[in-house]
Amino acid sequence: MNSDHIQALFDRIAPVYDELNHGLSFGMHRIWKQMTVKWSGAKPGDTCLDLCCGSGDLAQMLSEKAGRTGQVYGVDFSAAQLEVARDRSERRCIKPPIHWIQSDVLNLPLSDNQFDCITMGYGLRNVVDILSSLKEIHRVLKPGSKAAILDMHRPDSAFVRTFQQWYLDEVVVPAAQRMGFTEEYAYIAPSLDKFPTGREQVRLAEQAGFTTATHYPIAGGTMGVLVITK
Ligand SMILES: C/C(=C\Cc1cc(O)c2ccccc2c1O)CCC[C@H](C)CCC[C@H](C)CCCC(C)C
Ligand SMILES: C[S@@+](CC[C@H](N)C(=O)[O-])C[C@H]1O[C@@H](n2cnc3c(N)ncnc32)[C@H](O)[C@@H]1O
Repeated sequence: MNSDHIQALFDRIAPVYDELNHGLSFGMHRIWKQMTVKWSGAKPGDTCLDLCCGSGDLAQMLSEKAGRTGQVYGVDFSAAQLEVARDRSERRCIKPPIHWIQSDVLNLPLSDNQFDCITMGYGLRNVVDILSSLKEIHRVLKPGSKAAILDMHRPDSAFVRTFQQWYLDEVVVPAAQRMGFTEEYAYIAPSLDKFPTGREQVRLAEQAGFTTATHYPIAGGTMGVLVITK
């Protein structure tokens, strides 16, 4: 799938995205996102960036950490996802307001060395060029600061892998089918097969110029967080 197809896919599923994520992960996606925010090192007063922000969960969690003296930016190329993110944050009266930017994360309209911390949730697997994405994160991050990148993975354990594939085929795709989004959710499994392993992601991060890179498998290896320091 090219970038336009990915953008159109996330535009289409925007109305059901939050409900499906919550139901299919039994609410656990919020725990994995909280771990990601913690590992990004976000603290009061920080200027924070959430890439591939979608409906804005991670950006909202960052704003709780950054507080009134901090600033949070959320970037996504899907206008429909950003609309959900903007509505949700306005309804919650988040202060100061989050800056929502519609852009490709491979070409950010942001300055070099601007951010104290960066998060990305379920975005890296969907970008068309992972190394370029990591280089762009490196460019906008301040020296010494961290990015934490959460995504779904194929687990090492054959047993958990079989369970994951069963869950995708028998629970995720049928649930999406009932809402008219079969192909959109059937895309997850092949995207997992193409996604670099944690060890490969560490090597790519080093190639992008990061001084430290560690990958933490979570949820039995079905999820993982890459933590990188500029
Ligand atoms: C956070 C979730 C999904 C994000 C998501 C990512 C994508 O790339 C998509 C692409 C296309 C359409 C939709 C998405 C998308 O929603 C929700 C997680 C749902 C998972 C399928 C839940 C998997 C649960 C594990 C099998 C649980 C195993 C835990 C256990 C400890 C072994
Ligand atoms: C699976 S959603 C994740 C949303 C949110 N981070 C979350 O954790 O719920 C992936 C998001 O990445 C966005 N995305 C994918 N590739 C992108 C790119 N190259 N530039 C900007 N956004 C992108 C999609 O529009 C979509 O909203």
